Amino acid sequence: MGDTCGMLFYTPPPMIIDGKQIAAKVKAEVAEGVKALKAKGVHTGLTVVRVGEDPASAIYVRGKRKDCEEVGIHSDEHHLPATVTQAELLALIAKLNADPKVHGILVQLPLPKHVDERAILDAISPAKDADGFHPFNVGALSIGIPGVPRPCTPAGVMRMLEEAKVDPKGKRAIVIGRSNIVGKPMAAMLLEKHATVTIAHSRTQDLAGEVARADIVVAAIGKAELVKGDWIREGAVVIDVGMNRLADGKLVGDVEYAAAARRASAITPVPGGVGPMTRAMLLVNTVELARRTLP
Ligand SMILES: Nc1nc(=O)c2c([nH]1)NC[C@@H]1CN(c3ccc(C(=O)N[C@@H](CCC(=O)O)C(=O)O)cc3)C=[N+]21
Repeated sequence: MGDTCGMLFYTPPPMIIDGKQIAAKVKAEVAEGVKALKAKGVHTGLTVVRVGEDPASAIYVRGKRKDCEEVGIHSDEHHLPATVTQAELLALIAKLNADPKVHGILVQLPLPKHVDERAILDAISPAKDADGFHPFNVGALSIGIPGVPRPCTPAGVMRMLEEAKVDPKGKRAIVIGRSNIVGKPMAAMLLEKHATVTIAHSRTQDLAGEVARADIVVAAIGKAELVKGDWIREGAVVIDVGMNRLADGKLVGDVEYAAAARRASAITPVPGGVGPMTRAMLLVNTVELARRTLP
């Protein structure tokens, strides 16, 4: 221990927020909920609609159905050809909306270009909206109506913060990315927990400077390692929503992980971070939608 000077600036390694582990805990809770409903005669069911032959969608949907099986949720899949018309899709959704065995509906995105994605998502009954993407549920989040489904990725991030004992109250949080499925609902949820929230995006003037002020950084841009480790404030909590497949097949996040981990107090890995939590929260939404059908 000769280098006492170095020790003055020693920072402990960060807590790795393990998404797989927290997802396992969430799934055990869901399994309990599913069982309790079954005892009351309600068999929780999720229906996934998949369109076309996108290989990634096929893999994701298979994963979601396996998750359902693990927690006792009945899952169905409607696989339609890429040539399906908008009217046919809307007719299927109307049928699922009317089917009492279907508690949650998920239309796997992206949809083929000739289909109006917004019109499809709007057609899903808000009471069966497993993704929390319907405008009614988006509005409910925005004005704080409780008991409605919330977008799975930001809901998963909030659960990760809770498990890591990170209270956003009064902290500076920055959300990088402003998508309807992650960035905007993420900002709303952090605000609800009393963070001071900044939303940064591709036109933000000084991203490095904005990130450097933040106690909580949520990166949801979709560009491999765009957030540099040396932007991270000493002791900040870093949540990496990104999943970018490199040419060599490696999966990396939106944050330069190793360099960020040298400054962060807690950080999520990719893979094994937010991804598994997104999947787990879909199960939470589904069982909650089923519970809401009880008298
Ligand atoms: N209506 C709809 N809802 C969605 O929630 C939705 C969607 N459409 N379309 C596609 C995206 C993508 N998505 C993922 C969630 C978790 C992982 C996941 O668990 N990833 C693993 C890594 C898997 C790997 O190695 O490739 C992880 O991060 O550890 C991946 C992808 C949900 N999506």
